[in-house]
Amino acid sequence: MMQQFYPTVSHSYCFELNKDMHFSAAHYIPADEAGKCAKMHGHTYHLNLTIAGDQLNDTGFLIDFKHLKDLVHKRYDHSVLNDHPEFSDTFPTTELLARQIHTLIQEMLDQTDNQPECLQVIVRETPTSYVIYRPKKVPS
Ligand SMILES: Nc1nc2c(c(=O)[nH]1)N=C([C@H](O)[C@H](O)COP(=O)(O)OP(=O)(O)OP(=O)(O)O)CN2
Ligand SMILES: [Zn+2]
Repeated sequence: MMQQFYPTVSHSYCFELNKDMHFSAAHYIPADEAGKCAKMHGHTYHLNLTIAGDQLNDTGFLIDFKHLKDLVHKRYDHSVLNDHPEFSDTFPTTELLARQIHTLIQEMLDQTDNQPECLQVIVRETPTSYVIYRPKKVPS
């Protein structure tokens, strides 16, 4: 279960938040390599997000847990991932979905005053398959 698996990401922030969630979606990977996954099928995707920062907002949150779930759910729950514009030129693989969820979350975090950072996104597609996405540090 995702709830029992938390790979750590090293950082020097004071606060770290983790949010688990899941959503249901269908997808297909129209590539010869994908075999049976070329046909439309569904998953209950399990996610774990790691968000960190040094500053809290006025409420004392890095970010409201609910905002994180709402953002992902409103976009992907009970949808066909291939239908989303971000997958119009690519296939909704677990890897690309993890990276896309990172983009979605970080864009929201960038609009907050306290500026937390999404350090890690884990997407579990099946009981035996998951991907970890960690953004590269941009040298300052
Ligand atoms: N690197 C990736 N490989 C595969 C992806 C992917 O997103 N990234 N996706 C698929 C399929 O979508 C499939 O739904 C998941 O595949 P798999 O883990 O092989 O599912 P099984 O239940 O058949 O696996 P078991 O080993 O029998 O548990 C395929 N590959
Ligand atoms: Zn699949």
